[in-house]
Amino acid sequence: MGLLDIVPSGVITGDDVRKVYSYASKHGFAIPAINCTSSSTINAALEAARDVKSAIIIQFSNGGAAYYAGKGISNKDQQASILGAVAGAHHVRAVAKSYGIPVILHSDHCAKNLLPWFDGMLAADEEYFAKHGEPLFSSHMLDLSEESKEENIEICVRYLERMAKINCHLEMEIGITGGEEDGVDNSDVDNASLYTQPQDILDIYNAFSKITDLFSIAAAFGNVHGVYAPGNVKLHPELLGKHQAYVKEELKLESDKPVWFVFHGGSGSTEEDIRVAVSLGVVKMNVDTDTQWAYWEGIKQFYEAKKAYLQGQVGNPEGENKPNKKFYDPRVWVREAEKTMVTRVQQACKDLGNVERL
Ligand SMILES: O=C(CO)COP(=O)(O)O
Ligand SMILES: O=C[C@H](O)COP(=O)(O)O
Ligand SMILES: [Zn+2]
Ligand SMILES: [Zn+2]
Repeated sequence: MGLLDIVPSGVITGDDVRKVYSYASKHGFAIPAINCTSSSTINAALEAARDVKSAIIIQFSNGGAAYYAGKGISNKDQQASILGAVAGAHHVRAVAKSYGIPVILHSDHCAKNLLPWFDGMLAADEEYFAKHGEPLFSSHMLDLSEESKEENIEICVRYLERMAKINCHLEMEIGITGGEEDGVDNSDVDNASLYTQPQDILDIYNAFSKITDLFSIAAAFGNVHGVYAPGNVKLHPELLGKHQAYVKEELKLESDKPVWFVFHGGSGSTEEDIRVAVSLGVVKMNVDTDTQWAYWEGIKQFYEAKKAYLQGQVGNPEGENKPNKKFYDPRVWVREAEKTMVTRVQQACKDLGNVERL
């Protein structure tokens, strides 16, 4: 039995998301969530997952969504980020089924000052639900980790009540992800806030599970966005095991892994840290920086290999009147970027055990 025996291909929502995360947790694997900023990067992520025969998560950051809409559009009042997220979601919905894999459609970090972005996406979900009986997106992330725990939980609960009505999943963050996100530099936050405490997880679990089980927690265990010099990041994925045990014991639950965890800052992480995190209930791992690099690397390699064909429209080593159109056509060099991105997404799938799961 595999994923396609329990959910359909294409974008999945509600109970199907529940089934996929339960299945992943039970079978000890996780699904990569790839930050996408264009139809090209979305297609590369889908192609990669199809070819390793598993599911994928496509997500848009606030800036990524604005970029999708077009840098020429003003982002006043989050208009470009809302428009781009909706446009990207429709692109994913239009093509996902053709790849024959389950796809979770998600939006990334949303801090308090970006709540108008969240409101805009949620309005689009509600509108889509009224027509189709499901939300446009499978899930969204709220990142109120910079606020107090009480305020974080209170705002999340308010949104979760609204999201539960349309079967939309919520990912929340507690403890701070280091490095940079949405241009906010968290590289010098104090060390303790990079590691979430078991009581925080219990408080969230208690408050959220009264409303729905369609939620996941990005608990900080030293995670950092971006890739830095080796040894710079100290991950403690074993903390996730403490959280699971604490929730199980306090609430007298059957399951050893009652919580669905999300691993932020997947780029540059060791296979061993990823393996431990997944064994302790991580069902989703975000990857952005490494797939950005992979995309660029394809172009870099192409340029280096074909440099003499890329200096003018006409004239190359084969003759001064030879045309170079088939080298500078974006479909040629952007495709090279897609191919190297596909390889990196497949590496993430392998690290997470997300292969041959259909
Ligand atoms: O967590 C992420 C997006 O939310 C991705 O982090 P990286 O860029 O470190 O892979
Ligand atoms: O927050 C982390 C993600 O890598 C998003 O990055 P971004 O805001 O540069 O798109
Ligand atoms: Zn954060
Ligand atoms: Zn993140």
